[in-house]
Amino acid sequence: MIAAGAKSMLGLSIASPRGVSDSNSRSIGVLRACVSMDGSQTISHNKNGSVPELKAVNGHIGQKQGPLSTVGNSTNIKWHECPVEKVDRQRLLDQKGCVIWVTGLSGSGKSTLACALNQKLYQKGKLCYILDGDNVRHGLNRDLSFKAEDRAENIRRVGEVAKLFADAGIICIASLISPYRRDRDACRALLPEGDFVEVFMDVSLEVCEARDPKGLYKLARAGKIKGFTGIDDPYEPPLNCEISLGQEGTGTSPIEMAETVVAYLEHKGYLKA
Ligand SMILES: Nc1ncnc2c1ncn2[C@@H]1O[C@H](COP(=O)(O)OS(=O)(=O)O)[C@@H](OP(=O)(O)O)[C@H]1O
Ligand SMILES: Nc1ncnc2c1ncn2[C@@H]1O[C@H](COP(=O)(O)OP(=O)(O)O)[C@@H](O)[C@H]1O
Repeated sequence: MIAAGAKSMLGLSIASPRGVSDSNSRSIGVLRACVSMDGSQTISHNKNGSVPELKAVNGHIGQKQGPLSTVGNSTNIKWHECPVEKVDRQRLLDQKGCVIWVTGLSGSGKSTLACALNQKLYQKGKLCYILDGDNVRHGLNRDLSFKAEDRAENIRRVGEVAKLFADAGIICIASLISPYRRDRDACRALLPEGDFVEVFMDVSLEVCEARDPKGLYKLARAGKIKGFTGIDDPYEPPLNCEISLGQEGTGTSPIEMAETVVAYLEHKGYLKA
């Protein structure tokens, strides 16, 4: 039986099943809770294995652990562990959380690939979320410009948010120009080995400029936008990305590109828990 205190910490308010006497093991809806004599608690899987285990941390659910830390300007902070972990969420979703980081010039097809990939994975029953540079700049990053340090902060924030999505068990597709190698590498370093998949839209400036769907290259060439990537601001292509798309001889339609990424994820085991 779950102790009243633990129940309230969990936000559980589940009536005891009728006809079940107190014991060390009790069914609660679909969950099976087991509490040992010392009060430490586990909840085991259903027979079909679909329900993640509830585990106690040092015998207490939601206990704060570890020493006080200073991180950046945040002093006296403490990491708060939760017994439901990434592995449990992944089991629930039958996939592995990761970050697909799509980089390339404006007009190279980042957003189009992100959407096609999202659709393909959705059709396979996989949960994705897109963090698109343009979109994130409408809210979270609306305070940032396109000067180098603001682009760096843009990438840092999106990298941190993407890490949270991956921790949630979600396949997070981050689609940003992210022109600086150092900023992309810093995002990679936030994640466990393998969980950051860098996808380079290897499409030439000439092709991007010819597409110019928003008319931005035209404005940049006319000097009406300053510091436009590829025109008067740098773009550093990846040196060791996991996937490079867009070269001649490879499938270059958005669907073919999305299929290449899906095949990679399948091969690396990200599409099952
Ligand atoms: N100066 C300059 N340089 C490049 N791009 C510019 C600029 N000003 C506005 N835009 C528009 O902003 C979109 C890119 O935003 P990002 O957040 O992806 O850029 S960055 O990663 O911070 O470099 C980019 O969208 P995409 O075309 O989808 O890449 C442009 O529409
Ligand atoms: N694989 C592709 N082949 C041909 N055209 C494409 C492809 N992907 C995108 N496009 C077109 O290129 C333009 C820019 O695509 P978009 O996804 O908005 O690029 P980005 O997000 O990198 O700025 C759009 O008009 C889009 O229809």
